[in-house]
Amino acid sequence: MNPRDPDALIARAGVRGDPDRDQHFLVDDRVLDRLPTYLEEIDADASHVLEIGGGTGALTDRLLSMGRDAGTDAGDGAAAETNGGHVTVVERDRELAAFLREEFAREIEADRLSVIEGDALSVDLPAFTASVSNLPYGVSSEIAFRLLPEGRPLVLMFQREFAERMVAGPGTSEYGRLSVSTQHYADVEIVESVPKEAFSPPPAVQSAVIRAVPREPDYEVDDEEFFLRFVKALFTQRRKTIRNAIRNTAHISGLSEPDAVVDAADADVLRKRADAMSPAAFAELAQLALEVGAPDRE
Ligand SMILES: C[S@@+](CC[C@H](N)C(=O)[O-])C[C@H]1O[C@@H](n2cnc3c(N)ncnc32)[C@H](O)[C@@H]1O
Repeated sequence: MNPRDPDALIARAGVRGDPDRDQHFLVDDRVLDRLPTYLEEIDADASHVLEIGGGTGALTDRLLSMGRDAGTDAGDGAAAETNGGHVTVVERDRELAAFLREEFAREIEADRLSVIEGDALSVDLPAFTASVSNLPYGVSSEIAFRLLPEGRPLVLMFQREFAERMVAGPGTSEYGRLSVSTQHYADVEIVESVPKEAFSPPPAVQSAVIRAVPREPDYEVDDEEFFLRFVKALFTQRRKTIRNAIRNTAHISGLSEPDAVVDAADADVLRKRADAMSPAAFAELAQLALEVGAPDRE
């Protein structure tokens, strides 16, 4: 079966995307066609794909086609409904959620699609195996950090500048707390830059798609929550040496004994700035801080 036409979906839904509600619908068929392939390339388990922000369903439609064998559709759509994995779509906008339920009534009936109407930051998420989403940019960071700890492959669209910060390495101007926290959970790469014209209405900035492949980090942290809080604290003083940053940010990191950490740490590390520290170097320092710095445990 041919995929549903994105412009026709918008027309049938009778909506105009509202930028104030993070509604920028993908209308470029080539981008829509490519998004599922970024999961297929890594042989990800697509038996239950989660989509955050369904909109008018152009991407939902492509996700429903994943894993379907070509040529098994007898023409009445029956095979299409039994072949392939399950998709769950979360959509906050009541009108769009109602449209998705109507447009995809057959797929819902065949138990291939679930529509959850609600806020992706607070609804219970299903046990998904992977996610492909064109995220609402206003809450993309919060959603990413809801999904990343789940340890599933993710293909996510962000504002390009945000995506560049997620994938950045030490020593670059984009490298920061976002890079370390993201790469704590997964190997991440930008797989595609997407121009504004691919959306209706076009957003103010360029976009990019990242692929996150979950893995264990190549370092150990005993207290993940403290590690991430410590990294956040040190990057608030990214122009200062680590020595000063440890001392100046105890109110953020929760260290009761920041001077004890400075006394115990390696002199070479203390001379560095946060943006020159690899994630593994942060982890080693965080372990030391945990041992001698008496952090508050939340
Ligand atoms: C960028 S659009 C993507 C729509 C569609 N997936 C596409 O690619 O055309 C983001 C969608 O997320 C929805 N949305 C915004 N905030 C949301 C939230 N907090 N939880 C769930 N959906 C949200 C918007 O209504 C909108 O439909």
